Amino acid sequence: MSKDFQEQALRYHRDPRPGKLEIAPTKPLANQRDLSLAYSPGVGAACQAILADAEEAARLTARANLVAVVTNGTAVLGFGNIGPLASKPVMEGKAVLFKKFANIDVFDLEVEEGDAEAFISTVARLEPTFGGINLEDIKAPECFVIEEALRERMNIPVFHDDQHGTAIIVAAAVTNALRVTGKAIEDVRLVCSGAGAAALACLDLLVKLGLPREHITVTDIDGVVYAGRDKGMDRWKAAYARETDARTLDDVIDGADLFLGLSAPNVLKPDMVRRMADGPVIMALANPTPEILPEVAREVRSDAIIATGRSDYPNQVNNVICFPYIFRGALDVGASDINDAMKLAAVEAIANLAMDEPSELVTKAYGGTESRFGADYLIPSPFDPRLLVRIAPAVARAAMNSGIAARPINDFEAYRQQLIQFVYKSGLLMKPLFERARQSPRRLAFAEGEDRRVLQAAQELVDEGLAMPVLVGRPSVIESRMGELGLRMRSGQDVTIVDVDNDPRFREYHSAYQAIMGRRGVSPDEAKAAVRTNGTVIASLMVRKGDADCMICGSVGKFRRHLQDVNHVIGVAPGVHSLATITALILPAGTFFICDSHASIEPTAEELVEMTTMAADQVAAFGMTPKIALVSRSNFGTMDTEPAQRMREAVKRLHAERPDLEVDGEMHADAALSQEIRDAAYPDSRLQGAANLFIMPSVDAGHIAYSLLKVLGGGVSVGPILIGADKPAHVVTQSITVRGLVNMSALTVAQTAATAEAE
Ligand SMILES: NC(=O)C1=CN([C@@H]2O[C@H](COP(=O)(O)OP(=O)(O)OC[C@H]3O[C@@H](n4cnc5c(N)ncnc54)[C@H](OP(=O)(O)O)[C@@H]3O)[C@@H](O)[C@H]2O)C=CC1
Ligand SMILES: CC(=O)C(=O)O
Ligand SMILES: [Mg+2]
Repeated sequence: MSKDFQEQALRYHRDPRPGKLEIAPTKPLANQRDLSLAYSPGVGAACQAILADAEEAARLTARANLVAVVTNGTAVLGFGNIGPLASKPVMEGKAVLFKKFANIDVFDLEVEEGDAEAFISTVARLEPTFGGINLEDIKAPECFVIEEALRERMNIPVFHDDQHGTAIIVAAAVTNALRVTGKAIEDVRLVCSGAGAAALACLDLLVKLGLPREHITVTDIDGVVYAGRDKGMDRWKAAYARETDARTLDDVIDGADLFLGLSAPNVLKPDMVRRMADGPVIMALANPTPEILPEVAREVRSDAIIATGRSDYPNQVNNVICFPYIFRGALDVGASDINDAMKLAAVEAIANLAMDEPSELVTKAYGGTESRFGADYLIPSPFDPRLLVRIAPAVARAAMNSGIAARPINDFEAYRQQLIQFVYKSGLLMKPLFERARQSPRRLAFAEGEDRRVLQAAQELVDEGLAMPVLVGRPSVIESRMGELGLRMRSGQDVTIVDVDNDPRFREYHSAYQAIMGRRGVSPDEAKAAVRTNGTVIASLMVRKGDADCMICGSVGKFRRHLQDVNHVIGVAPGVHSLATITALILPAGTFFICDSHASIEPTAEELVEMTTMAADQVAAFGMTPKIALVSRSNFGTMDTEPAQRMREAVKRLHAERPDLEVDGEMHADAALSQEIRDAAYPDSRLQGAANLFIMPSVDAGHIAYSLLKVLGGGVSVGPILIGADKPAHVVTQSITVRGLVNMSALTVAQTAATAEAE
């Protein structure tokens, strides 16, 4: 970890308030009445209901969705026994991952207790509080005793993440690695470095999947685990002891098909890798430094399939791909345990998700080829939005089939839809676009390269490998602001500065601009001045001439002026009549899109049809199915105003021209959101459920709806996203934040990469 990254990590944890999570009420507490319902006397009714029927706790309290992440701090990541207090950032980290990926609430509990028995009785007493227990970073062999005893004593799922979360993801990755190499699990020879919590649980699960125990050789800090060894042995290790004279990892690695590392940094040497079997699989999973770095292994064996626990290499084998989702499935059916059937269901769901041909929507969202199954894509990325939707139902079903579900699910399709809703409610919307951008960063020109927010966003883009920023502005101003802001990117290496006062390409740009604008009342002198002073004109010309791949403007100055410049220089795509925008609003109630809040003043019926189809494509690019409502003051013909007629006409044309789209109108906005309200007015609508894309009759209506929702809804917005331009260009608004710029940049780069691939 570089010093700079360490500082960033500390700042992330410290500001704007210490730590990574808080507790938030889920019920109104605004007045006396709320208070008397929430607390005394109303709370008494809830207590008595639970007293009469314990199952009521799942309906009247947060218990059924509440997990304890419990540790004693004895095996924290690869740091070892650093104690409970120093482990708290990791436990808060697990808590926020539970929340973010699976909407599970967590209390992190760091317990000062080294004695296994005392720890067991402390945790066992917590059963009334929690729906599940996630044991974390407890060292072997105590972790085995602790988990076994708690599973026995408690009637809720108890799951040691480092054992089983790791085992599940390792088993999925091994299953798929063998699919790639064509080897059968019965023939695999495995050498394992590490004989702790994670390693032994992985081996147990691989044996359940068919790997012969006699094909496994385990090594630990004292070398090979052999029959008759005394030093550092316990009964769990002894289960893998081999009759052998070999004593070191170096002695046993020859001809191994699979190396599993869950131990310590750099224990696997290049010379050992050289002696492994053909097509060796190397899972070097110690965190944060693996048993061997992928580039070192690759140097000696080009035929190796390599995985690590880290996010900066392909094939991240990390238990984050498992624990949020296995608990989601278990909690949703009120499972009393997480048993083998549930673990195997999770293995299969993860392995198959990577194998699956991505759906059309997901391919669009990820932009094409990168998520194809193969040696560098054995398991899904931790940000794959499908993980929740695939793993949780598989686990829930397995719990039901094994008879340990107190609250079985009747309608799995409805459950799946509920999970999909959550994925798109949680801000996961941008994730596929970030992944896509990271895979093929492009030259992204910023028209306002001197703007402080642009500079901070550029630094983030460089740090994250999302884009190669091109900053239009005065180099001296940019450099001095970078210094003031403490930014580290280097001009000429990480970013390119286009000097507005002196760039050799401007002569050529000037003629190009004059040719475009000559008949629009712009004189040659005015054209020359524009190319020297107007960053949006310069950035647009760069994209048009291929000197940049895409652009963003608008952080300073009026939106319409920027839009006009982009319209003149870049123009509309073939067959498109006018530019429009779509804005995504990520609200607690879900993700919704508004079209058009910024560009198209009063679209004609023809423009509405065009906007709707382009907006539907953009929604699909986020991996969502567009469900479209043309909204109006009129509800299915109740009014005959001019805007109502335009919307009606557009719907008629859309039904004729694009029968594949789920679109209807004209309708009230509440009817668009509620099937019930819609059915009361017009039960035959083509729209089913709630709309997520709202086509507006005018920019006024669009902008008002957007700004009201943004403020009152407490959401974040992404956009405006320009649709219909001939090249990837976006005009942001003056109020944009650094985060907003980074989001728009990822979107622009992802769009550019996807377009280039399609061509
Ligand atoms: N990628 C992922 O998802 C996960 C990764 N891990 C990583 O796996 C590692 C182990 O974690 P965990 O099982 O929880 O911890 P444990 O403390 O339970 O086990 C550690 C094991 O590694 C062995 N070991 C330590 N140093 C060496 C060495 N130099 N050579 C060979 N073996 C060694 C220990 O040997 P001995 O028994 O002799 O003490 C012990 O068997 C950590 O780096 C952790 O970050 C863990 C969970 C998930
Ligand atoms: C990933 C994890 O749980 C660990 O390294 O301990
Ligand atoms: Mg852990």
